[in-house]
Amino acid sequence: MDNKYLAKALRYVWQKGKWWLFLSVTLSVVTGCFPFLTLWVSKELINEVTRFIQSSTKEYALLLLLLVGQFMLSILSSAVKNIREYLDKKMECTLDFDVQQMILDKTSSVPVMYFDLPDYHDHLQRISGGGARFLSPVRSVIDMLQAGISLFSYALFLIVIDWRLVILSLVATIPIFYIQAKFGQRRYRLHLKQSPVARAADYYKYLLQDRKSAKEIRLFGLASFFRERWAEKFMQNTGETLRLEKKQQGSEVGLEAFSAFFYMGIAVSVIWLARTAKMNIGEFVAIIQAVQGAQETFTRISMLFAKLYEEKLFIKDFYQFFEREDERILIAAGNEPFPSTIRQGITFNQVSFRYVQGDKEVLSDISFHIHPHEKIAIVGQNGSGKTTLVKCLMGLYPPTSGQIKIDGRSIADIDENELHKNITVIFQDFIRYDLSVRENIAIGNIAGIDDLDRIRKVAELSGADAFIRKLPEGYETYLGRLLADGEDLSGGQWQKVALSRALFRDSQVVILDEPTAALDPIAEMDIFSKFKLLTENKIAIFISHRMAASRMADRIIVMKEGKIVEMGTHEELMALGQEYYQMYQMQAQWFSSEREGEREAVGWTS
Ligand SMILES: Nc1ncnc2c1ncn2[C@@H]1O[C@H](COP(=O)(O)OP(=O)(O)OP(=O)(O)O)[C@@H](O)[C@H]1O
Repeated sequence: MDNKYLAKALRYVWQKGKWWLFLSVTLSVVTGCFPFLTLWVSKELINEVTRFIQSSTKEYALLLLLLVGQFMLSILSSAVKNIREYLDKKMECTLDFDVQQMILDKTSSVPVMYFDLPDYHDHLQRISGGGARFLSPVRSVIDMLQAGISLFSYALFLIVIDWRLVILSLVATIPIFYIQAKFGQRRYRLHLKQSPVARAADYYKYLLQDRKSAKEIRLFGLASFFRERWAEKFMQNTGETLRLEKKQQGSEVGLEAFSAFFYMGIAVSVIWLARTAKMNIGEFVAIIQAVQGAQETFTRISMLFAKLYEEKLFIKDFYQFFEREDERILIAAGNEPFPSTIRQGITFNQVSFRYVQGDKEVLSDISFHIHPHEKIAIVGQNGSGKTTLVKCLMGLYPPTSGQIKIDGRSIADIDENELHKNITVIFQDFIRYDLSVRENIAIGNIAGIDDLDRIRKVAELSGADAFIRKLPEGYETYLGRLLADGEDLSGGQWQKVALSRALFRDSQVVILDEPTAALDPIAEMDIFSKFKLLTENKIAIFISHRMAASRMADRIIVMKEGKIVEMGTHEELMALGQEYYQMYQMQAQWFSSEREGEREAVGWTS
């Protein structure tokens, strides 16, 4: 099963870097032969030096040749090593870019509902590691090939002397192999277990480092509170990692003693062989080196196997992230077009909705119809389900039961891009991008990023143009301070930018989910009346806690605990004297007679 993913990774690396794989394998085969050549040259060299010292002959041509050979081998071996390191780094960068791109493609296209699942975030955290982690198992396989060739050449050398030397050298490394594999598995399991804790530690660290939280951290004196939380999570993971490391190192001490014991046995056997068989000093040294080399290489292969095991699990986890499908989150991929002009309207038919991890219905049996060009206000207490209703209409969260239709066509059947092109929402937590003002408005329709005339026009309509003109570089002024020394806007100014963004999109349905909350009541009323004019030929839905604004709507929907409790015009609902009436009256009291001017401006009449 894991091998299936490893084969997939190998195919992928082959696809991305045929030359890298070819050169890497070739250089590994060459490197694999070096130990044998080095062994042979040093054996001949020692014999030649002995002969040169012991005899009176001045014949040193062969000696020089062998010295040059040894020199060339060490130069060649270091050159091959450095070339491989460079090639690996290059390939790592290529994969890094590609793998990160794959992850970004996935994270920007999964259903929004995935972001509500902690398990999704844990998985994402586990697979982050870039190209290096992806290349690593492929490297391990190639390194194993190289070690295999070296081992084969050592074994060949020893078999010629005595086959039992090969068996003895290999037996000593079997326990090492076992321990490495066992701890590789444990390390990976620990890594799986630790990712939620690591994510929590990252979150506390982020709060202590981010610009947005910097103010509150200081004002509420939260630095040590969050530092302690971060330290607790950090130390929890570090403690577990160190405990496992201690166990592994402890086991390895015992094993090394076992290997050393075997090595002693081998040394005794070689000395015995040297006494019985006729052996010169060069051969004796070469056998010792070959035994040691075979043992080291076999230990290396064991470690590579254990490493590969761990890496295979990573690769499996990586691919499973892309195959991830939560049966609770199955969004039908519709392919029908959005009506070019809405003629019948939008219908909610017995729509109920429950969040994946939630235990109660957030929307319950919602039914209503919006006519073309109608202006709808949705009001209701916090948590009554207003935003959720909008998210369902946008197709971001499919209803648990019931249907939402546009001109009789279920939104589940409409192509997602078409849907988002024709329905624009500005949510209360809209993003304040660290981009220029022009770009911040053009976000509404990125294809028109260079259409400054239209950008200016929508900014005039939303009332943003007046303050944008006063900025140091007008529409090109950079907003934010993360990437450059830009300008800061007030909350209300940001909301005007967001409103411009909605108008710039020019879709058939425009929804404002309280993006005007930071505006003063007069500015908000001004925007709503403009908004009504601007959306004359569109369906407009606005959610606002300011009851006076809802008066401008053709119809008001009152929500309570996930249900529609009242629906009608301002006058009808006031006459009803229930939920809406109470909410309206309660807010009216906030406008004291001392603020009569404001009261009049926002149109309060009880
Ligand atoms: N992603 C989510 N996962 C689980 N529950 C959620 C999620 N988002 C909202 N809820 C819950 O759904 C309920 C309705 O939330 P919603 O945001 O729709 O209310 P709202 O009427 O827009 O509130 P407000 O006026 O405060 O903006 C709340 O109880 C909230 O806790």
